[in-house]
Amino acid sequence: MIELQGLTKRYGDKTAVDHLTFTVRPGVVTGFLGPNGAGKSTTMRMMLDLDNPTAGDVRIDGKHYRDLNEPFKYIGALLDAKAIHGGRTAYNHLLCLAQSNRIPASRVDEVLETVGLSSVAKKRSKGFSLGMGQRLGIAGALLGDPEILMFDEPVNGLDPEGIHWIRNLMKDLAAQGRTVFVSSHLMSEMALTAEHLVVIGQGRLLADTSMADFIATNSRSYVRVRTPDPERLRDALAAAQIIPVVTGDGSFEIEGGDPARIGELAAKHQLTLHELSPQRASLEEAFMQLTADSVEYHAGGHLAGDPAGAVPVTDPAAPQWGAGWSGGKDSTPSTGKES
Ligand SMILES: Nc1ncnc2c1ncn2[C@@H]1O[C@H](COP(=O)(O)OP(=O)(O)OP(=O)(O)O)[C@@H](O)[C@H]1O
Repeated sequence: MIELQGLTKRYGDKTAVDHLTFTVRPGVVTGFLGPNGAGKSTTMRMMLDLDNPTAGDVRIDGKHYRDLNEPFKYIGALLDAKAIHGGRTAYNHLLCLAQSNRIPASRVDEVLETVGLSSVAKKRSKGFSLGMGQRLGIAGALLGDPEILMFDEPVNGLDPEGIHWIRNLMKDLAAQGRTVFVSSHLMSEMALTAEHLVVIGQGRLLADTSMADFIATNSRSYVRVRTPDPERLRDALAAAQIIPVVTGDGSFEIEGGDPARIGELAAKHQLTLHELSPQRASLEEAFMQLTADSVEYHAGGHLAGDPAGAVPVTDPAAPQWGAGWSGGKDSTPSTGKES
């Protein structure tokens, strides 16, 4: 378990992390979500005692990180600290970590196997692809067999196979009863991975909720209807106590409507329909709406609240890999724990 109490970090005038209080519990993947610059990495660094808080406190299983006897055995992390020595082989990199943390060398082969790098164990990591580097960083995090794991944007820049692998690994680790805390700036990724969500914007806590509640609250569903005879459709709907919202392009949106019922109603009144489609606002859109006021740098165009941003219903979680994957940071892998 990780407990944050009033955690705050200021850099001069800039408040990067602003009185964060929340708890990361074991047995589930907790997603740590926020737009670029929200303070995720800074928070994670303070959790690992790599940065000093200006105020507040982080406890790992009730203790400060610095008071943990063998921290590697409590908490493993994949951060963004570019600290892997590229001249070392994967095996030697992990062996150095193991030796400096009093972990048996036999564990190196185990974690290489877990992350699928056994066949390249004797290769220097500077020749590794981004995905292999991420796997090596994750192997480092797993080395001490810790109960708590922390991953900062672990899927950034990975191909679909790598993303799928990391997602399943995180879920498996949580299913083993471990505490898994993973940051992302993409709601669509979290929707597929996390059971619990902590959302921050400009360092402040915006939401601390189960994924199921977030979906229930934010995935507005409605039916879009278009007809060449809107007056008659409106009357027919009104007679059935259905009040549509008329949009700018003349189509109707019926909040929580049942497409079958609306289609049958139209047929009964011999009304021609040009569209009858169930829609669901995407979770990505809900996230953007939640954080709209706290995004540091806006691109042109609208951020949220625009019905045009809704997506047709295919999958409630609306995974949109590739779309919008912007890789906001250099993902050079590291455990961030090398001395
Ligand atoms: N060493 C530093 N000195 C000054 N400002 C900093 C420092 N580190 C971070 N910041 C600022 O603190 C804020 C939070 O940064 P942080 O990297 O924690 O955000 P993030 O949520 O991890 O974002 P990203 O997804 O872009 O990495 C940003 O405005 C950043 O510019």
